[in-house]
Amino acid sequence: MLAERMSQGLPEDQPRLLALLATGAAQILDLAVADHAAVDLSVRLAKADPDLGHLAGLVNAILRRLTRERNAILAAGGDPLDTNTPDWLAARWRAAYGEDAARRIAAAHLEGAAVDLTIRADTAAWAERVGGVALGLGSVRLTDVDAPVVSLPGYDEGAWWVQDAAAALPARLLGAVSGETIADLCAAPGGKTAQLAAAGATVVAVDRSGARLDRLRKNLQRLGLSAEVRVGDALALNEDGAFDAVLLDAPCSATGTIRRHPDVAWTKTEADLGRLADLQRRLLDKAAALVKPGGRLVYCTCSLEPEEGEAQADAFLSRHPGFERIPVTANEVAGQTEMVGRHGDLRTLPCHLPLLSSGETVARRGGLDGFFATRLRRIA
Ligand SMILES: C[S@@+](CC[C@H](N)C(=O)[O-])C[C@H]1O[C@@H](n2cnc3c(N)ncnc32)[C@H](O)[C@@H]1O
Repeated sequence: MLAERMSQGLPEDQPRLLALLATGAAQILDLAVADHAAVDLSVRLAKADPDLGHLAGLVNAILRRLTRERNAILAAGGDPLDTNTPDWLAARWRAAYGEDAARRIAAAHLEGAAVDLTIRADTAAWAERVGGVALGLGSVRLTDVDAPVVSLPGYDEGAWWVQDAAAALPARLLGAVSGETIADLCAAPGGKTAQLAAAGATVVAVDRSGARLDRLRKNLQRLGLSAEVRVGDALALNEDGAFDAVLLDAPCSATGTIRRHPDVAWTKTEADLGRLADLQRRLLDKAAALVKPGGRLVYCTCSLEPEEGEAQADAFLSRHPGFERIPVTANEVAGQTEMVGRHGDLRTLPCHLPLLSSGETVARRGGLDGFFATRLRRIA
């Protein structure tokens, strides 16, 4: 779009010029910045840069042209799968989910994310108190996405915590956990640890990041919950068969969270996937060893990439004949069977759960984080 408006195209040897023009264009086309302020800022930045000073007039001309042509540019739009998605991700989502779903995923990324709460008890009553819609999935979606959550009723007393509705599903797949001892591997900042502790489990929360575990401790403290918190590499755990259940929320490409972290689409590369899939495989094998016979293992990632989800689960079952899948039922996803994938694994997409309402109350945003989860049982 910028290149089309420059007679000689974008100069390839001026990356800072491109960054400056792209920033100015985003302010003019997408953000609520006054035109004159956007143009003026970019021109001043160009003048202040010894390599770009002589191009300040060009910056001024191009950005002013954008302000004049804004309506035509926005009307021309284009499908976000073509205009707002790296080619390699668009190709993967087409292959994994089909053309239509890939387009809906890319469109959902432009909508932004809702704010969902996981409620400790009495979801319907809290939905009313905080001004939200009770999703059948067990979470409450706030109707006002801009509400400062710390000032909502129930924050100080720890009645709920912020957690995307999809992110809350994997821990629920463990079912009744009261009285069980559960290893939460890769636990920080602790949304799933809180769910398990609130449901009455004794939780061993392991993460290799001390800083993220500090957040987990603070979160649990506000909620009046406790867990045994361990800083360290989950791969080094040496307690084979000690746990009734293991939850492994493995590190991943996080392409399921692009609605809230748009940078993920542009900073991750295909090479990251191979490295992460290898770590996930090793963590899964460790998790399997920790589960006692008859116990359950839930593996999940906030990724849209099959290598980090479906393929990882299939490969695990080939390596571990002593485990079987326990398929997710329609009831567990409030009848939204589009969230149950091949073989009964959980597969949520950002385009699932479009706008919702309950009576008079309408949530301003639909959608979910993209999550994968498989539930396994150790049979031998
Ligand atoms: C997806 S996040 C976990 C989110 C968390 N389960 C929650 O619900 O709030 C992944 C976590 O894995 C941790 N991690 C990565 N590799 C690890 C390893 N080898 N052992 C333990 N933790 C690890 C990271 O520090 C990060 O906190």
